[in-house]
Amino acid sequence: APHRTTSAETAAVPFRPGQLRTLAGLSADRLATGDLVAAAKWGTGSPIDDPVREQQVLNAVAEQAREDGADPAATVRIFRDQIEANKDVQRGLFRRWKARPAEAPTHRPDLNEVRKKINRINDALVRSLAATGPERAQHQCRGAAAAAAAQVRHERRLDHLHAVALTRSLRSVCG
Ligand SMILES: O=C(O)C(=O)C[C@]1(C(=O)O)C=C[C@@H](O)C=C1
Repeated sequence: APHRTTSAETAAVPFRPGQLRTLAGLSADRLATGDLVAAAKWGTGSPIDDPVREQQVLNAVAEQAREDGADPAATVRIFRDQIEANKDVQRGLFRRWKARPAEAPTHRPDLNEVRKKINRINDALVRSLAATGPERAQHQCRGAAAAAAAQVRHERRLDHLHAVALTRSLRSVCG
């Protein structure tokens, strides 16, 4: 029988760059909490690294991924990057505040309150990972993710520290 081209063979999977833009925006929201966490820890002797809290975050997002229909293993991999990027921001700020004490925060946020905010952003991020599943598997992902990060950097006037961390936070989103 003659081969007929079916629509399934020719129809391109639609690629929605706005979905990755949302994801990059949420990553930037999460990174902005690094400033609050750093201010909460500055001058208290509390270490930037808290492996117990990290494991709680990873367990919670894996569970949330199962509920939302995102791949739990990929979600955990992406959140490891989110956490590393958050620590890069905190370390960068600590360096800055040591070098220029006048720039150090004068108000200390409550770390538990900041973590509640992080939890809410984590939920939104997992939903966004579920929503971007198709985009993240497509070959356009890398270019679109880089463009989304550049757009967020520009719109939010991110400094170098936060811009580099944003790229770091998105390292594993494609593929
Ligand atoms: O909650 C903290 O103490 C943070 O520093 C935030 C965060 C995170 O990104 O979720 C980052 C580093 C810590 O090791 C634990 C968690």
